[in-house]
Amino acid sequence: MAAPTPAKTPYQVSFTGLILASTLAAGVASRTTSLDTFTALLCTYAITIPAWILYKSYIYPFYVSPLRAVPTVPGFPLWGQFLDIITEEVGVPQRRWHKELGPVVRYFFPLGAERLSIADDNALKHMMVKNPYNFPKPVRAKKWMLRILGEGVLLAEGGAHVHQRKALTPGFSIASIRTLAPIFWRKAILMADLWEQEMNVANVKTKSFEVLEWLNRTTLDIIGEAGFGSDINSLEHPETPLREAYRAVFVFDLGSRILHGLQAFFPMTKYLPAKMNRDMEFSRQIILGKATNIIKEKEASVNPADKDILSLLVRDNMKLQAAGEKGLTFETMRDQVMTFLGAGHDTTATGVAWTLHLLCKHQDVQNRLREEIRAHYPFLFDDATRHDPELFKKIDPDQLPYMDNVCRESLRYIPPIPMTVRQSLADDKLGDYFVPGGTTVYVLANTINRMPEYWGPTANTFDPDRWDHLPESYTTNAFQTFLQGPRGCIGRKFAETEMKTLLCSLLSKFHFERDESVTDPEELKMWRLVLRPRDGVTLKATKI
Ligand code: HEM
Repeated sequence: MAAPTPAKTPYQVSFTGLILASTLAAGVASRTTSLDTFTALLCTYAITIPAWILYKSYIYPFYVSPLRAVPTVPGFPLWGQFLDIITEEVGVPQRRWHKELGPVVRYFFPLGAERLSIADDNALKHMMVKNPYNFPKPVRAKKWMLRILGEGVLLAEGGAHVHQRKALTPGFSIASIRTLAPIFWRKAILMADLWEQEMNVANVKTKSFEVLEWLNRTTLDIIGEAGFGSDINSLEHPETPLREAYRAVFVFDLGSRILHGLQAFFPMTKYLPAKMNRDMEFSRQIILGKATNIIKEKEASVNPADKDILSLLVRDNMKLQAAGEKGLTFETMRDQVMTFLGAGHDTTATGVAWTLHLLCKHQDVQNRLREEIRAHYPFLFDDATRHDPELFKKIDPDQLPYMDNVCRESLRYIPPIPMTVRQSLADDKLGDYFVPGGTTVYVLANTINRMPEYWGPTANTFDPDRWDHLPESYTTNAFQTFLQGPRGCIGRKFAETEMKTLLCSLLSKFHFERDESVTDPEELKMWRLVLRPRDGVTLKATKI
């Protein structure tokens, strides 16, 4: 379905419009004066292009724009705040700007391109909960994601989104996640077993592991089995093509990063014979192929006993179609599989990796959390009982209050998805400000999650206990890790249960410390959809 087109912000002149008008004017000039066509063109461009730049980057933002009432970051809009944005961690400059200017701020990308960052409670509620369909994702921001994630529920808009979200919601209910929990346990225990095997082979009790890659494989296997009933088994076969495909998507070399940025503005650059384009195409083909096979197999043999999310969806869809209703097409189902594969593994893996890193830095928190796990589930600490599937059925990691605090705090402190971007379709109001259709608006979890205005003076400290005594100023919108409202993360409960299960399995088997031979991963945060450490998270694990 074609994405709805946002209204253009008023009194803007596009570059194409300018060139067309200037060329026309040059044509008229060359016929009515003694100037030849080339000189007429040159003279016209020499006047109109600088005039256009002046208008775009000075007159429009300060004297014409309907957004000029919004508190604006000081600086010259010709280049705007772009340098701060590309050189600092995503969301960090905005923390400063909100502190100085308030909860709604305007800043600029080059050539006076206006951007809003909103952290105002009412504005967030309006945009995310009350009127989310007036704020779809901008088409340019979706371009590269579409290649890897398909047009599933994450990237669908308007009516298509409502329809898909309704069809998917039962698969993510608390009851549904409970039935999937044994899969989480099996994979979480397997990951710890594989580490132990590596230690036994090397005859050591302490070993360094790059945990992000391990966690990515574990969560990929979990989403494969819990989501689609498909055993990907990248834990035991790290070279499996699907894992290779996601590894290639997140390559961080400089060339790929530049091209990735360029593609948002110049989509044709996706055809350049560059490494990133080759990687993306290679990954897309593998992910698309896997998703197609999964759907074909599922549709061919849907079993009423299967509990995975896709089986629920396929069965419901068949019922709908049998009753003469529209249901979801094959392509839409395939794109959901692509979406869940992508959105559902890297995010949680990154969240757990950052949590383990924070537990290394805060040994007191690690020890306290381990003792809570021991008190509730002592059998996890005993090799003779640790693998008993009957015992897993009794576990509900939601019953561990400190675990809940640690996970929430880690996800607040370093949100795996640090920001999202939207573009208003029609005129609207955010907080106290009028916002014309076509305005680009950012919601930065990595800013809002750390604002003292919501969290108090310790906003920048990792403190799981804060969740037991939240300040008066806290609101649900202060925590944007999963966003809020109808476009918030549908997999939140899935992710939280998965995170807790992984932590129970790992902390009952190993003690973790920072590997001081590697740079602190917090100093190497990189953003490409997910806020991850550039070189992963290497930690020292010691058998308990
Ligand atoms: C810690 C782990 C996770 C985090 C931090 C996270 C965060 C988010 C965020 C911020 C969004 C909104 C993105 C946007 O609109 O720009 C989102 C959407 C979504 N997430 Fe998650 N997510 C996590 C895990 C998962 C898992 C495990 C699944 C699936 C099993 C999942 C599936 C989705 C889907 C399908 C959407 C699109 C929802 C919609 O637009 O209706 N996520 N997630």
